[in-house]
Order: sequence, then structure tokens, then C-alpha cells
Amino acid sequence: MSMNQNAPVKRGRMEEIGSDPAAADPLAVPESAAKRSKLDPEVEADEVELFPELDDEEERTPSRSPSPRVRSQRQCAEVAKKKIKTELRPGETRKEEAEKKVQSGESPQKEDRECSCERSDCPVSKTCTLHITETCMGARPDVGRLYTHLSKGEHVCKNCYEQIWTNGRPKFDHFMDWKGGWMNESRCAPSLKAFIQDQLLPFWVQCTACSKFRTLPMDASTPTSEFIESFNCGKCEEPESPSVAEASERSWITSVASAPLLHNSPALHYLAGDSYYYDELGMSPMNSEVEEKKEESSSRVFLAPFNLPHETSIAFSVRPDCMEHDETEAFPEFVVEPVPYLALRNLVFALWTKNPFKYLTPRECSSHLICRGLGRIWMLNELKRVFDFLNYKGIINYGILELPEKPVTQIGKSPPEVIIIGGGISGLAAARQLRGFGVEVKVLEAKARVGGRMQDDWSLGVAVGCGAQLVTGILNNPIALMCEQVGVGYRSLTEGCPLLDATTGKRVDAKVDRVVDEQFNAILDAHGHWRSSVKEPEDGSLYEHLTTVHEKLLNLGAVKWTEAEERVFQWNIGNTEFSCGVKLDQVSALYWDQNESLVQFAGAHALLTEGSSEIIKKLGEGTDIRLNSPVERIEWESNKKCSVVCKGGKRFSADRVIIAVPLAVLQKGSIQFAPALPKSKSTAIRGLGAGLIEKIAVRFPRRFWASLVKEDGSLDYFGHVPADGKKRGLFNMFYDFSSRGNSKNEHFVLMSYVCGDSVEIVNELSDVEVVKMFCDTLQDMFGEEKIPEPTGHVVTHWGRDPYIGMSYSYVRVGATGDNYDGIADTVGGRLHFAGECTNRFFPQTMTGAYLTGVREAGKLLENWRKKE
Ligand SMILES: Cc1cc2nc3c(=O)[nH]c(=O)nc-3n(C[C@H](O)[C@H](O)[C@H](O)COP(=O)(O)OP(=O)(O)OC[C@H]3O[C@@H](n4cnc5c(N)ncnc54)[C@H](O)[C@@H]3O)c2cc1C
Repeated sequence: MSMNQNAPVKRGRMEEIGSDPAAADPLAVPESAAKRSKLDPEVEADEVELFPELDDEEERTPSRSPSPRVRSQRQCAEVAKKKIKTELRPGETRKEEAEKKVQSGESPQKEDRECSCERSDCPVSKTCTLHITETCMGARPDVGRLYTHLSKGEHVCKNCYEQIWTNGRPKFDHFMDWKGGWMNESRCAPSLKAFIQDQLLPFWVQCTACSKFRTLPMDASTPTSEFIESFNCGKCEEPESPSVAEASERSWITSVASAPLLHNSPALHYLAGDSYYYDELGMSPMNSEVEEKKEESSSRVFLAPFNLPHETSIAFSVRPDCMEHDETEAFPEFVVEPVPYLALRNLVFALWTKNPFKYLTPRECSSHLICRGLGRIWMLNELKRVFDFLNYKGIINYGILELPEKPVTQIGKSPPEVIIIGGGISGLAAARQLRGFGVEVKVLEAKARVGGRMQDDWSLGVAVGCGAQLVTGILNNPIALMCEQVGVGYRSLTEGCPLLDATTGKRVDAKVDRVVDEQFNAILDAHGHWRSSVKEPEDGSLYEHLTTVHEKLLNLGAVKWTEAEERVFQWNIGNTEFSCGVKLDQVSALYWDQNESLVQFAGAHALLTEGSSEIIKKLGEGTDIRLNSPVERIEWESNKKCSVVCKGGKRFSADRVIIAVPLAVLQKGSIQFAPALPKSKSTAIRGLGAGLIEKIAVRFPRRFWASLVKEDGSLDYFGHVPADGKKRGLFNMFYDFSSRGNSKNEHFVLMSYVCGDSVEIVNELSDVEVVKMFCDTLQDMFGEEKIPEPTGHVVTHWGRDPYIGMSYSYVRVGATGDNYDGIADTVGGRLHFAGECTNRFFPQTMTGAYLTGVREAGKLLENWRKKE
């Protein structure tokens, strides 16, 4: 599996299958969400429309975002943009086109010139919002067609309106200029109402002293976030305009004629350019502060918030022009017209990405929310909802941040109590997320230390991760983010893996290497083809499938297969066994790599050069952790408090329990559940396999493998091709962990592992004997070179650890990716499950485990918020 942390992905093929953008359908919208729902309980669902004024086809943003029914046919923005552009004459821009129309004296369309407000919910007496002419009609009853409706609370009198559309009048040139720029960057046709909304309505800013909203003078320039943060109206005793209260209603947006669009949104930093129309994303095409997209920023290297149309999908990047599935569920009222939601979500997400080292607050987001008119007040209210959603889902403010003293997102008056069983990365992640919302959490950990399968050994002078140490794809990966947040070192792994043949004591011939590589890839392709083409394929073992195809290909006579090639082929099988943590005869042929069809993390694979302990330490800081507290029994009942009993009889009670222990512990049944877990849960648990690899790291007095180092001085790993295929699980790969760059303090360390048939040697032999085997293997591989006596070693024993018992999960024959979901399912509304074995998308890894902690915290928070 290319996602697997351990397989160094020697073969290009494995990388290729990593992220298939077409695999999951991110556009699927649930039936329930597709239906328009009510913004206001008083309003019938059918009456609610975000921009009902835009009945005229010309004014309505043309298919800004597809209706749920046509989602599958949706074009990407880039394609659509090209389409519109082709309507222009070669070399002509929209601005030029608009200018030509101005020169020829062509006036705005007829409907733009008509004043009218026929809305029954607007008062008869209207006030002109603009006052741009001395003959402005100010406030008076609207008899006849005197006032143009912009929103409930915003109208323009006939005389001011004329100042804009009449050629030669002061605002006409501004309108025409705007129109040219707008047409270049917007999919929506330019209209007078859009112009007034985008360019003329006053800015509303909240006074920091009295909290009342005030308008800035009509000629004020676009306010900056600094201005907003320090604005003082200087007339705090005066009452606030009643329009503010109206615009604070959720249903106010249904009264607007033209959608309010954000100016200078932080999202521009990532989206400026020509990938999307700005108005599709809720941003004004007319920005005064467009930041250079490729501007230097420390967070750009490891975070990419938005998927762009011409780039491959990356895990944890969102499409800026579409709502994700869970967003449509949480905000069904935006499904039909998602633009306001996208404006807010993209703003919050961009701000977080720009500075993921500090807890983002709604206040900070508010000061970056800049748009004209009452729309800003409405958007500020909605912003809080969107912020809270992203916050409790852990889409922002995750990792290791200083938590705010008072939670910025409230989840209820009396915070619930939660017990988390297991202090691995998943348990600690859940605890930290929940604490950020004021939830009382206790972590019960069986061992005398936290971290579980993330544990370092420094006895050889370098960080040897006894468990996890490799990050699979650093882009948007929370582990890479946490390294950045706490300053833990990691470096990208180099590509290429020299193979050494233990039979010859020499490097494998490049041609043999290539031929086997091609054969292995051809087998994987044929296997993949079989899976997708057979209607109801029957599962079997991956080993059987791969070897059958291998033999078939050989029988075709296309390749003359040599013994050397067969040995390298066995090495490939061994490498795959390592990535599954078990012999391939146990692994499902159908679903062994089920997560590969889902979007995965991108970017280089990386080694945590300083180990993972610091991440674990900082993640757990401030959490109430009870070490040496093995849980033996959980008594639970729906709607009642749970009771958790530790070895020795100590009891803890809580509203909810998150069980974050390894799969092997669940399978052994060392935690009793009263009442027992439902059958579906135990079936899901049994279906997955608990894989096992053990690591051996050895220090040498010199770097005798230096002959393999590349010209640029790099070497991260090399493979061992065993003489006997049965030994393919014995030290399949060696990682160079030598300290780099500091000759005074050099340590020459090689790390390898055992798996499959060989994994038990760490229990059958003493550590010294295992190390001898390690050195003998190296001697076979290096032929003439005399392998020096080791000066230190580390040998792991995860398999016999009663609280771990495994390395990572795999899909057994007969099981599917559903098993991961089945283990993750909440039981009786009380028992939650987290951990590596509950992550269908990113199983096996510390990344996947971390994310399950965040996920379960999010589930709990969402649940409590719904109850409030
Ligand atoms: C040798 C090895 C190499 C690996 N290499 C990598 C790698 O390079 N990259 C990568 O991403 N991943 C790697 N992994 C996998 C990764 O370490 C795990 O996926 C991840 O750490 C699992 O985290 P977790 O929170 O789900 O479980 P764990 O880390 O196992 O935490 C579970 C915790 O529960 C505790 N516990 C168990 N029973 C009880 C009980 N009854 N009461 C209370 N507490 C209990 C345990 O003591 C443990 O602390 C490797 C794992 C191993 C073993």
C-alpha cells in the first residue's frame, strides 16, 4: 500500500495508485440535504430562497454552483471560464468590451434603469441609502416607482439611481470601469444592483467601545482588519440603526437583490489567479489588496487548503467552490445557493492555514470579513456558526496549540465528563480537542507512559522510533503540522532504493531490478483489472492471487525468468508483507489496499529525525492522565452514566467513554463490556487483522554501507534480497538512521524489521542472537566488506506487550473497508471508538490514529450542541 508508512515505496507504481481523484464522489449530496430547508421556522420551506429578488435570468448568477440534481454533470470552474472567454474576439478582454460599449454610447439594460420595491415586508416609507446627489429623495413614502430595492433596509431613490446609469453623470464612469473589471473575473453578469452592492453601499463596522454597528462615510476606502479591530464610533450614546437588528435575522438574506461579496478575503492568498471566478467563491472580483498567490509563507510548504481544478486532489484540501458532504448536512439551507457559505468557510480556512501556530478566534475572522452594506452584519452572524462547525470538527485549530482560557465555541452550560481509555496518539488527540471546548476529560492509560505505539529509544545516540517514525505524505498531514508547531525535526526521504543480493554479496543488477519491477507492476495491474471487471469477485488471499498471476504471466513466455529475478520478486512480496504487517496469505485480495481508492495525503514521505516523543508529550500536556490504570470493565447503558473499572477495582464515571486501545486488545477481550458489545461490533473487530512487525536497530563503529550513498550524500534505505524466498520477512529493508551533519557526535545506525514468517524470532531468540542474525545478514549482503562488531542495539517486542500486541491493522480475507467503519461506530450513544483500526481512510498510521481522536471529539461536540 502506498499509504503504508513503512514501505519506502521503491516502486513508482505504488505512488501512482496513491491518489485517484475520481475515486470518491465528493459532490454527492444526501437527498435530505438537497431539499431546501427553512432558515426561519415561520417560513415554509418552499418559500425560502436565498436570493429571491434575482428572478430575472440576466441578474441571477448563472449556475454559480450546481443544483444537487445536476451535481454529477458539474463542470470545473476552469472549463466554464474558458467557455465564456471564447465568446470574446481574440485578444479582447471583458473590460475592453465594456469600454467599447461605453464609447459607442450604449447604456445599461432597461431593467437596470427601473426603480421598484414591491416587497410587502419592506415599509412603505423608504430611505435612500446612497445620498450621492443633491436631489436625493432621502426618506419618504414610496408612491409609484421611486425606490429600488436592494435588501430589507437598503433602498436607492430614483434620483441617486439615475446618477449611475445615465451616461455623463458622475457615477456612470465608475460603473463602466467596474463593469469591465467585473466581467473579467466574475461569472455573474454585471448589473447595477451588483455594482451598488459591491462599490457604493456603506461599510458597517462595529464599535469596539459600545458594540453598536455604524456606517462609515460614503467616500471611505475599504476598511482594513486593523481598522475594524480598533474602530471607535465616537458617538456611543446614539442609538443603533434599526436596520442592524433586521440584518441580524437569519432570513434577512432572502431579501437581498445581489449577494454581498467579500473584499480582500484572506482566501485570495491561495486563490488569486485564474482558476476560479471570484464571485463563485463569495469574493468580490474587485479587490484592492490581492496578495501574491505564491508569496512566501512558512505554512505553504506543509499545508494546502484548497484543491485547484488543474491539481490532483489532496487529503484535507477542500474545493473552494463546493460544499463537502458534511457541510451540506450541517448547513442544508446553503445547498441551493452555497456562495455565502463558501465565502465564510474559505475565509476561516485560509486564515487558519496562514497561521496554524495560534488558536484562531471568531473575532480575528470577523475583522477580515469585509463587504459593503448590511450584508456584513448578516455574514458576521453566520460566520460564528461556520466557525463553530469548522472548529468542533477539528478542521481548524487542531494539532498542538495553546488552548484559549475560555472556549471560543460554547457547547453547553454544564460541560460533560468524558473518559478516554488509552493514552496513544488517538486518545491524547481526542482529549486535547475536547479540552479546547471546556469538556472535562480523564485519560486512563494502562502503561507507565503515554504514546502507545509511538515510543522512541535514544540509547544509540539517535532517535530510534520503536513504533512509528515515518510520515506518509507531509502535505496537510497533521503529524507534519504538529512537528512544525512544536519544532520537531523531520526530513523528506530520498527516492530510490538499492537492493543487495545475499546470494551474491553484491548489488542487484539494474536490469534485473527493472524487469522484476515491471513484472510486479504488471501483476498489480492485472489484479486491479480483475477486481474491477469481475461482477461479484470472490475474495481470496492476496498471496494466492499475486502468485497465480505471476505464474500465468511467466507461462505466457513473455519473460525469461531467472533465479536472480525470482529472488528479487520474493523481496517485493516481502516488502508488501511488511506494509500489511502480515504474510500475504492472510490478506484480502479484494480489499488489501481499500484506502488507496480514497484521496490520500500528498507530498514527500518523511522521517521524524527527532522521534515522536516530543509530539506525544506536548499533545498530552495539561490533560488529566492516569498512568498505570489498565481498564478491565466498562459498564454502560444508554441514557445513563458509564462506569469504568480499572485493575484493582478503582472506578470512574463519565457521560461518555472513548475507547482508544489497539485492535489486538479489543480482539483479546481483555476489556469486558457490560452489557456485551452488539454482535455487529464484535464481527467488525474480528474481521480486521492485527498485523505485527518488530524493529531492530544496531549501531556500528563505522558506516560500512557508505558505498551505497548517492552523489548528493543521501541514502535513506536499501533492500535485502534473501537467498531463500521463505526469509523475505527477515530484514527486508535497512534504514540508515545515522546522525547527519555533526562529525563530532556521529552515530552510525541501521534499523531493520522482521515480519511475516520471521516475526517470531524476537521471542524465540535472545536480543543478542537477533542482533547476530542482523549482522550475519549484512555480511551476506556486503560480501567482501567485513562487518564490524556492533556497539549497541534496540530490539522491540510489541507482540508480547499485553496492552499493544500488534503494529498495525490489515484487511483479512473476507473482510472489507466497512470493518473499519464498524469498529468506529458509536454504541448506545455512550461508547465511542478511536484508534488506528477505526480509520478506513488512513488506517495503520499515526496520522490516521490522530484523526480518529479528532473525529470522535467532533462527534461528541456535535451531539451536545444539537441537544442544547
Ligand atoms: C513497529 C511499528 C512501526 C510502525 N511504523 C509506523 C510508521 O512509520 N508510521 C506510522 O504512521 N505508523 C506506524 N506505526 C503505526 C502507529 O504507531 C499506530 O498506528 C499508532 O501509533 C496507533 O495509535 P493509537 O492511538 O491508535 O493506538 P496506540 O498507540 O496503540 O495507543 C493505545 C494505548 O492504549 C493503551 N491501552 C491498551 N489497553 C488498555 C487498557 N485496558 N486500559 C488502558 N489503556 C490501555 C496502550 O497502552 C496504549 O498506550 C507503527 C507501529 C509499530 C508497532
